[in-house]
Amino acid sequence: METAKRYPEIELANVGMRYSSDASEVNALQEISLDIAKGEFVSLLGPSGCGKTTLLRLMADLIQPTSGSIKVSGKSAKEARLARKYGIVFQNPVLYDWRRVEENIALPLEMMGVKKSERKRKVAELLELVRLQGFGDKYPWQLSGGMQQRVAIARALSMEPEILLMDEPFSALDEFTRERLNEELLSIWGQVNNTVVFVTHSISESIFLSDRVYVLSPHPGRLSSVVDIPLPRPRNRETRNSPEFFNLIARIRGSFEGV
Ligand SMILES: Nc1ncnc2c1ncn2[C@@H]1O[C@H](COP(=O)(O)OP(=O)(O)OP(=O)(O)O)[C@@H](O)[C@H]1O
Repeated sequence: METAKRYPEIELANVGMRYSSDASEVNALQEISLDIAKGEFVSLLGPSGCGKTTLLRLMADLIQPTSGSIKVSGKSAKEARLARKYGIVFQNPVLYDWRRVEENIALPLEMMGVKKSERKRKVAELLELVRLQGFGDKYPWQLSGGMQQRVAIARALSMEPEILLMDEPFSALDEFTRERLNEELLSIWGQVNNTVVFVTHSISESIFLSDRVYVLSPHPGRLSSVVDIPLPRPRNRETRNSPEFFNLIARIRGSFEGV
């Protein structure tokens, strides 16, 4: 298990990203180097504009870096994308209102030509995984924001991606729902065992979820520190109330001073 955990799944070496247009040029990221091992849960944490989303989009091969290299399981990010290694969850669930929950979840399977009986089986499994049994025949607008985001997570997991990329998935939710979904996400991750890269600007959320937190600072976006989170798992409410949790919050908050 330990060996599997150490296998480098995502490797970034000196990655830089400049957005250029006729009118302006933004140096969004500079000299980002990091390694994420297979099966790890890591967060990208930082204030608005420090390049977190850019970094996630680079890993997903939705955009390409202006310098440096990105490898996923030893291959290019493009090859990883074409091999459907990624599942992506965005800040807004991006569900189709005219499709029932089960049809939203099944969409990637449908697009891949998976046959109906298999789709049905898989969707039932996913509904159970995100604890939405009994809601498959509802429409997205009949669900709460937290439930909609769980549908988006189920859809992202439908193709069994090795890597789950999540861009502030819970930031639009109230704190109670967010904390509950944090625990549910860890339970899902415990069952699925994939690699998760999670973008957030919440210090406590990043600590609660992650094995390691990459702290970014803005203008240009750089890695300002890397903090290992040795809190035991499973994590729950007690974790949030532990002195170790508060110490980590203080430590990461300290790393933002002067930013
Ligand atoms: N398509 C784009 N064209 C030009 N500049 C961009 C583009 N996308 C992002 N930027 C700029 O790059 C920088 C990093 O943006 P990015 O969205 O990656 O940051 P972020 O940390 O995810 O911010 P937030 O937390 O507000 O979502 C910002 O200065 C932003 O204005």
